[in-house]
Amino acid sequence: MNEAVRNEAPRTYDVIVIGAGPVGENVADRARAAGLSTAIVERELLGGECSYWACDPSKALLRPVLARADARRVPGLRQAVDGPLDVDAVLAHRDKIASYWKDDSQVDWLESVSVDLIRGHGRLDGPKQVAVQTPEGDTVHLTARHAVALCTGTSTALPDIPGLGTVRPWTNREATSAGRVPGRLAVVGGGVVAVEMATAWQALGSQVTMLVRGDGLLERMEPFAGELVAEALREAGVDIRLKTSVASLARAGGAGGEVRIALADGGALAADEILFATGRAPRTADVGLENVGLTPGDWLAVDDTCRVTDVAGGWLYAVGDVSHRALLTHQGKYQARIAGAAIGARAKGEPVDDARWGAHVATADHAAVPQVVFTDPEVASVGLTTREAERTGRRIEVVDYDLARVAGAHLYADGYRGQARMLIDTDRGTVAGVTFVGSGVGELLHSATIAVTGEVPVERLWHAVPAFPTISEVWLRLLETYRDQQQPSRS
Ligand SMILES: Cc1cc2nc3c(=O)[nH]c(=O)nc-3n(C[C@H](O)[C@H](O)[C@H](O)COP(=O)(O)OP(=O)(O)OC[C@H]3O[C@@H](n4cnc5c(N)ncnc54)[C@H](O)[C@@H]3O)c2cc1C
Ligand SMILES: NC(=O)c1ccc[n+]([C@@H]2O[C@H](COP(=O)([O-])OP(=O)(O)OC[C@H]3O[C@@H](n4cnc5c(N)ncnc54)[C@H](O)[C@@H]3O)[C@@H](O)[C@H]2O)c1
Repeated sequence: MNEAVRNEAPRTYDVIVIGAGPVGENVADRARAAGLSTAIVERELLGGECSYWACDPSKALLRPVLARADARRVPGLRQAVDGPLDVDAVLAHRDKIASYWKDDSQVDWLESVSVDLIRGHGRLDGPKQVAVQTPEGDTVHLTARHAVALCTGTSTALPDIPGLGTVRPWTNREATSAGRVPGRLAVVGGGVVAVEMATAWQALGSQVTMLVRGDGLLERMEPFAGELVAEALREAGVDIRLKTSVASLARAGGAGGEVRIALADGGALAADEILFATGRAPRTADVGLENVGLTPGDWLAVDDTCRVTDVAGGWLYAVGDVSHRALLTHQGKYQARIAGAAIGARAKGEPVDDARWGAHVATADHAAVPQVVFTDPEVASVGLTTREAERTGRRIEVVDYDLARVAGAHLYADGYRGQARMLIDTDRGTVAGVTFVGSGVGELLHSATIAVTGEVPVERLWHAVPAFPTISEVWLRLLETYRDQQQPSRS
């Protein structure tokens, strides 16, 4: 509806959503679609972290890097893309993808779906009560008839390191919006943000040094993923230091000076900027959790309908990053569709379909969370990893295949490097997890997601014929490898 609800507007809604990131927007959309009057509260920009300081701008920075790397592996094309990236053009395109950090189009969309927007900082003020502190200094009090959904997302979790506050470290916000390429960039962390941003800024001209406390990259994924990404980052010129922790920080000579980094092993390093890519913290410190019996700063535990478990009355939902189920936009939006439908069903007294894979439960969060890491090579994974299968006691068989041996892969790129792993649940005869590493594998992932989510029997997968000569033929090779592992004498 309107840019800011005026004082005389009604203050009672069926549903109130706090936080208009991708997740909050989808909860509001689905609640409205269920026929419920809905308001959404946002203190910054509609679209949230994802649109302005995370997914969208980071992928805009990475796309030219990956396209150039791909082109350089195609004989006959290599010479045409020999030169450096046009940094100004890349940053200008990034700015456009981030909508120049303005949310006008999102406001228009919200209006088109008839959800009221209240600008300001929202806090729970008791059961079904929300108080919004507006930018003008007013407090708007709202009441929900049915539900309040907290969709306040996350911020960078900064470790407690002496001197950190004095060096103005980069977080995901600066790493995705900086208008200038630092000469030397130190990146702390070895997770997804760290590898993607190291890939982007190294290609844009920084000398990147990664300071990784563990003994590899992408530790939550199959080990070969981190190994292949590390190998390529090193070839691109990134200095990766494993088992390395930061002890203290200082910025020399005031604002414009270099960052001096003291390492725990006694070593030292200087950089122009330092990025902390050290995981996420929930934005729950100042949302009034104490007023409903919860602890400020905590992640919010929810059931599979996204309802907060520790609050009586079943009116409070937590959806997206803030619930810590899967810190990914697509998974948060999936939860939002589920939660919106569940809120609608409960409000109308209709049955809630909470059987496994039912319409009102986010079952995929447990079984099939897809993720693509946009590095060169890309990493695409869904479902279990070998380590998770071992931890949860699932009986699985591991099937590995060298992606470079697939015809489509060596047509795709000269010297293609990649790896595929499929986990077969041997009790059920279905695929429990898949990881692909290699150029262009991101677009392959949905086939795996469907196989895992659909619990497609391996026998039926033999009838899903991949087109020749595509990289998808890896599916056939994985099935053949699995068959040969079952019947070694007939191979
Ligand atoms: C660098 C980076 C790259 C990423 N890339 C990808 C990717 O490629 N693909 C992917 O799937 N995921 C990616 N992610 C993760 C993705 O950004 C998050 O999973 C997603 O943004 C979560 O959406 P959300 O709506 O839950 O939270 P957010 O996007 O954080 O939105 C929360 C909103 O709530 C608002 N808010 C908070 N508190 C209040 C309050 N008290 N009152 C009013 N409003 C409030 C905030 O201003 C914000 O607009 C990336 C993350 C990072 C850091
Ligand atoms: N393409 C994508 O899908 C994409 C891209 C970026 C981010 N994301 C999501 O955003 C979330 C956040 O990403 P992230 O990379 O910040 O988190 P992460 O959890 O993936 O990685 C955090 C890294 O920081 C390290 N670390 C944590 N605390 C530390 C400390 N005190 N000192 C040194 N190192 C420390 C960890 O060991 C790990 O290497 C992830 O869950 C990810 O799924 C997704």
